[in-house]
Amino acid sequence: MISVSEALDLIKANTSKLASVKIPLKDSYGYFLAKEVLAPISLPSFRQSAMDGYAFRSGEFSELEVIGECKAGDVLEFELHENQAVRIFTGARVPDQADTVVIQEHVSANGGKISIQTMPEKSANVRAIGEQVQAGESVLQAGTKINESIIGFLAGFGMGEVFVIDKPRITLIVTGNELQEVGTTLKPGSIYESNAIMLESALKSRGFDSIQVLKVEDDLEETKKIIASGLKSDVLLISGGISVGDYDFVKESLEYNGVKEIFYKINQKPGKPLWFGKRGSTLVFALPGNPASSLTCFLIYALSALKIMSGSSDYNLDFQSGILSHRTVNKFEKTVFFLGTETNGNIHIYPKQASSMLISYALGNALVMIPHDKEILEEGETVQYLPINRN
Ligand SMILES: Nc1nc2c(c(=O)[nH]1)N[C@H]1C(S)=C(S)[C@@H](COP(=O)(O)OP(=O)(O)OC[C@H]3O[C@@H](n4cnc5c(N)ncnc54)[C@H](O)[C@@H]3O)O[C@H]1N2
Ligand code: MOO
Repeated sequence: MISVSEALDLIKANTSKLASVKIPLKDSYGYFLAKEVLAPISLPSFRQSAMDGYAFRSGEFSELEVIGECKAGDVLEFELHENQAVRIFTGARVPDQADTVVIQEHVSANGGKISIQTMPEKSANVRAIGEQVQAGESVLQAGTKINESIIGFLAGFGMGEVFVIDKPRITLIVTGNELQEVGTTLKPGSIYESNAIMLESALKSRGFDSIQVLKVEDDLEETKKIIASGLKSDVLLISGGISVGDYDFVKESLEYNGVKEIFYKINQKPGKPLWFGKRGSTLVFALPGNPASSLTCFLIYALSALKIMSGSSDYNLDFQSGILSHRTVNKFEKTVFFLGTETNGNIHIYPKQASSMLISYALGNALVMIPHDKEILEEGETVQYLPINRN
């Protein structure tokens, strides 16, 4: 069995960035820029008044005649002679002959004349062409994650579309005869299906919206067929049926469909029987069916691959250090992921830890990783944890 770090290394080595695509700017939140952005125009692209007031030529005396008006959106030129000014408003194009704007609070106006009480410096209150960005300037690097500020900034250039790294199309297959939809009456021997709904939410909350969910009973032929259809996606996630029981058909069906195994089984708990493989550029994660095992394998392994495919350079797990508030035992001789809470750097681990249970996942905010060779951990020891369920 391989270790956690060997599994992560194999996933990284077998995962590549997807192709670049042009998408509408309004839909680009959370994508990664595929190319450096060069400013297509200068910002501002014309001289703008920064204030409501009067535009004039610097060097004038303080008594000026107002010969016209410029509001935002107007394109007006005025022949400005000595002692003349133009009424102007914030955002309006400053007529070519004017170089300075005095704010109206510094002026007393009387009919068609103004008297400037506080003379501004030359160029005051005029936004120069390109003072934010010059046309052709490099403004954002390839690989930048698009957020709301970047969307606003790019909209300022009039860019309706943007080149990004595509996001993976994902198929999620859930296996098991015993699984019943939430909201139905539970039949004897059945359980409610929780992995699809959980993993779909985990994907969507991280911006992976292209998800097809398929369900299959424990039947070899049906499993082969549904996997064949799921392999059309960029990433196939399968829940359950990957262990060694007589009704676990996933491994055989993946092999039948020509998916090459890269690894099977990791020396960890929960999540030992994770299977990872590849056909063409499609990645396959066959996650163990136990709910805590499925979620752990998703968070530690599948998510790293999804981030790499989307163009993120920030795909390494964000482990933090915390201090154990009580003694803890790892009797498994495996890397163990325990659920707990982290408060001000102190870690409390919950008593109920099992692959089949989600209670501690639901209550916790930290996935604590205990190394395979660490049996006893004393109160006060430093442990590594992954923040979870934080937003
Ligand atoms: N003889 C052995 N048996 C098992 C081994 C082993 O090494 N030798 N490994 C155990 C470990 S560890 C795990 S983890 C599980 C993995 O089993 P599968 O991936 O084949 O999953 P299933 O058998 O289909 O289901 C396991 C468990 O989880 C429940 N389940 C499945 N899917 C869902 C779902 N969508 N929502 C909620 N619950 C689900 C299912 O009812 C089972 O209770 O194998 C061990 N066995
Ligand atoms: O590895 Mo399993 O996920 O421990 O129950």
